[in-house]
Amino acid sequence: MPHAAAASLLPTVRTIAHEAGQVILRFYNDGIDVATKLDGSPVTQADHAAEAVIVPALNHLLPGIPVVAEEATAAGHRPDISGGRFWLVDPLDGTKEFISRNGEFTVNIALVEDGRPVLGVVYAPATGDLYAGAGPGTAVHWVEGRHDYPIHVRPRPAEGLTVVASRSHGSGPALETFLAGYPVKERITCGSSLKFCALACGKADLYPRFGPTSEWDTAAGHAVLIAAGGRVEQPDGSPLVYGKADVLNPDFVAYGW
Ligand SMILES: Nc1ncnc2c1ncn2[C@@H]1O[C@H](COP(=O)(O)O)[C@@H](OP(=O)(O)O)[C@H]1O
Ligand SMILES: [Mg+2]
Repeated sequence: MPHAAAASLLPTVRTIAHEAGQVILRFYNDGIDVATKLDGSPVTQADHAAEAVIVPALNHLLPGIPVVAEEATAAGHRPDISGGRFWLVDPLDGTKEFISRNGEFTVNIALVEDGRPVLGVVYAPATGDLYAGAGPGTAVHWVEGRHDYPIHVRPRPAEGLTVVASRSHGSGPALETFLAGYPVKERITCGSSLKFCALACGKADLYPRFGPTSEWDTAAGHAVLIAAGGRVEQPDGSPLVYGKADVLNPDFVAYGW
């Protein structure tokens, strides 16, 4: 799919993410019912309700293109993605942030083609921030009630890098070994895929992730970062690709330059 074709889907995908976010906010404002997934991670009714908004809407937008979504996968449903084009959906990334009520949770929708994320929308309903992109030069930041603002990564700062890391999941010694090779000015923490958006907005420079994530955690933020001029690679420089059988990512590093 040419960049222009992916970009033409963006307005609808943004609307879908926004609608899912409003559903999540109802749960957020009314109280949270926490259950436990098979893997022991917390899940809420909000995850399920948001996914129930997103999946049928994507099926309607692109009939026949499979949707790999977090809650359906957890329930054992895995569509056939051998066609090379599929959606990756995390209806509520940053469940721990949702439960701790710090606002750093997001709705994530990405379109993958031949292993690469070609479109991404990341929406943080509690703050009203939405990030979207579909190909180089198309990244925007929208805040509830405002216009779109084009966003771009910043040049690598001479005075040292701002590194962004998970608020809830530590990366351990591998992260420290990696960072020893860089001039680090400051470290900030942030929940969910908003770390990619911090790079895409030019607020941070480096997001190394040495620890488990699933493909739906990263694909939308990855697409936004590419659209803003950044990149995501494995630590050895090979690309981070999507469509792996176990839906799990290897370690990766997101760069804002
Ligand atoms: N042991 C593990 N296995 C798989 N994914 C994990 C994990 N520990 C954390 N994650 C992923 O990290 C995401 C949160 O990232 P962060 O800490 O950067 O906010 C979680 O998303 P969910 O909150 O959607 O479950 C989860 O998918
Ligand atoms: Mg997630």
